[in-house]
Amino acid sequence: MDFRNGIGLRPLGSSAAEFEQDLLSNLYYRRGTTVESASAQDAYESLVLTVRDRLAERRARTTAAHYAANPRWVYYLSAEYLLGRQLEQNILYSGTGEIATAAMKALGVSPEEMDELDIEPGLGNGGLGRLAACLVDAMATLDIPAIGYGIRYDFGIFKQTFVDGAQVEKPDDWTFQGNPWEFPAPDDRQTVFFYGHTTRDEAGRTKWIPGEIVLGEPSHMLVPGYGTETVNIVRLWRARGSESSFDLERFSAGQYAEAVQEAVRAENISKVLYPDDSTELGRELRLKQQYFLVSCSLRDILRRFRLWGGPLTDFPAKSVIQLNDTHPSLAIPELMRLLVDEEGLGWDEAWLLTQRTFAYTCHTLLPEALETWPVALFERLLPRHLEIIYEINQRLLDEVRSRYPGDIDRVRRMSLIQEAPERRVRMAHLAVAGTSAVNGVAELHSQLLAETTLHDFATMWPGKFRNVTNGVSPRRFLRIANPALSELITSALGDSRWAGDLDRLRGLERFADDPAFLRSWRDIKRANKARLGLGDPDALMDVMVKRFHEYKRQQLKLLHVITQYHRIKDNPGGDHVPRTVLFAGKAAPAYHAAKSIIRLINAVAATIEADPAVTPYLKVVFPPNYNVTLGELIIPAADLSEQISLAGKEASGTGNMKLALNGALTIGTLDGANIEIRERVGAENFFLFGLDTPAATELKASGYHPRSYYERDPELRAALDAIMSGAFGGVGKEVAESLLNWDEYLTLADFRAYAECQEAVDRAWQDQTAWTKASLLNTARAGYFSADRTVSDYASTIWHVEPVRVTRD
Ligand SMILES: [N-]=[N+]=N[C@]1([C@H](N)O)O[C@H](CO)[C@@H](O)[C@H](O)[C@H]1O
Repeated sequence: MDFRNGIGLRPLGSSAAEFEQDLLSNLYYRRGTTVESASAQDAYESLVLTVRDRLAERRARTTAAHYAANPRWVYYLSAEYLLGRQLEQNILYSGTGEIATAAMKALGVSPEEMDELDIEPGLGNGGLGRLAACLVDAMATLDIPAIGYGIRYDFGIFKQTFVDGAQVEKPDDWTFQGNPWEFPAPDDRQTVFFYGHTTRDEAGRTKWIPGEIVLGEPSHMLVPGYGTETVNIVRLWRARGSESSFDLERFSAGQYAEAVQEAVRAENISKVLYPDDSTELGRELRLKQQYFLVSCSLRDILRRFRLWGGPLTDFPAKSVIQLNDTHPSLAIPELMRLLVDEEGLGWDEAWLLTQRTFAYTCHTLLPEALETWPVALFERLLPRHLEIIYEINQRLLDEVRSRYPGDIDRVRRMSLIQEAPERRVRMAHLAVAGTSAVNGVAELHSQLLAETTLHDFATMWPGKFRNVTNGVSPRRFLRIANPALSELITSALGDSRWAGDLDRLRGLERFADDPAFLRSWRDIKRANKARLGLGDPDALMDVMVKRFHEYKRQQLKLLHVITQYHRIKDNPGGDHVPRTVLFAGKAAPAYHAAKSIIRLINAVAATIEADPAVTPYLKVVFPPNYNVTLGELIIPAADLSEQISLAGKEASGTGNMKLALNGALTIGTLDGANIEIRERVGAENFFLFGLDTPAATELKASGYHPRSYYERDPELRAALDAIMSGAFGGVGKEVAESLLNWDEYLTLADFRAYAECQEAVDRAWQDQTAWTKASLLNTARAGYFSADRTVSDYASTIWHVEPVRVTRD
């Protein structure tokens, strides 16, 4: 395949007529139907192919440019990608908005109808998965040659439904109708080994004799850049049985299940996404998924490297591999295995190449989220990798011993192997040892990583540790999600360059005291609330959207809602600020405490909804199945953004950035990226409350007695007593008891400060001009939280890569 002379194909037309012609030809020749008999699905898929072809054309030119430049590539390894719906984005990025709308009209279908048919690949749990999607979008927008590698799960994050207010999970068969956006590439399949044992040949070289062989088949989706010609890809691997995995003999003998057993076993590896966010489940299949991802991806990366034919010593110069958390950290011993066992390099040389190739992003501080795997499982599943991990550990601890003679406690703390109560491999330690850069995802998080979780490593290798604060795609979360506000911003700034250069939003500051502009700003927010249709658009829309976890403290928000309910009941004619409180988010299926909170929220919502004395002032809504698409509808409608995690627990948060970018004011703690949001939008445009990290640590260390807060705070007592008395449909007692007896995340300790801060919110809301000004300033000063800034930070401080421009012809 000669990349040099591009494609030599007649370029696709950019006129409405040419687009319509291509749409019709896709309908006739690729869908095999006619305009008269076409279904909406036919129209949708033909439209997708017509848009996709225009991006594929740019992809071909991108490939040619990258081949010619022979650059250093960024390979982003992530077990999760929350890409969201593709149609509206790809129409925007291909600049086909007008001609596509005209063609749809001609075909008699509406953009909304087509969007409804557009699937959302739910291949992720929450922030980490969406961050991966925002970053690959920004890499393409900044013309950085990059590939995102992931797993093509057959079933994505479960669909959330409510039965009697309780979360019930339904499987997410996202490709039931097929996925017209992907390009299967079975010819690039890779072979993956599992189980078995190792042997040494006479040259002392190690050979892995596998017990199971699985095939990895890739398909890729296009990742176009915004306002540029670059089109990168995400390549997702699907597990398949080998050609001989179907046992015809058994089938002929009527043993149908046995006949397909091996194939099913193989396919199970990429069957479903593990639905846990910020907690590890430690299932064997999960470790198989992780190794499957890294083995397929590294072989594909080496295959690509060989296309240029440089010596292996050039590998790090041509490839930087970013590990999105520890989920793909097996890539480190896997590259060592490929370099030492298959390529015959010496250990030291291979280790240097490996360290120079990899970088690791840590996304959490929660001990229960830091992955560790039983040594016994490694012995069975990945025997060669355990040997390599032992060797890495040996050499690491030799260095520790030489740097800190006699400090056996440090040796025990830093070892890649946890010895007791069970021998387990510490994946975060492996990730730190095997990389040249380790970063946290917000300043406080990176600081706490170096001061606590990874302190010994930060002391020994200070140069490795840095911060890269998260960011979000301004295209998806403002330009696409909030078209009305985007138009107002474009008209104010004179052009739409802000979408590719978000610091330009600063230009909005000059409208902060412009009554007419503020009115337009406020009207758009109101219209977005009306569009959402979940409450009175004139009420304050108070939004808490994120995965359910006790450290995020949805329970604190709920205690305050119950307090508001009591205040309204106690003073029905009072001057209460009407509020719609919107909760949304999923809980991991096995996370019972989080599911109890969900059930109690729905019970409280039902109680309030049934009380006419309260409904004029307070409404609680909980739309099910929160995902990227629902986020794009809710975020533009938010007035108040709830970021109330216990300080020191939320690594960064990214919903906080999306909400501030859309003009919501944040009520929050000094946690994660809240701190940087407050610094940039101005403390006066942020509602701060609660313990900071040192105070929280101090309170816990000095002995925290949640019940004492209950006893001395009448409103808090009333709220907890109401729950325990069964006032809300008799549910939630376990939530109240856990808070009174345990309250790991200091919910009761922060309650009063939170309630007082919410009173400040009510007072501020009553001055709509001042509120709208603060809302505008949040947007104007949110430029820093663009994923483009995040990627340029990674590119300049960790990846050391240069953009490669792709020309139009
Ligand atoms: N796993 N994980 N970590 C998280 C999120 N839960 O996905 O990563 C996100 C992306 O870095 C962070 O914003 C968030 O604080 C953190 O908890």
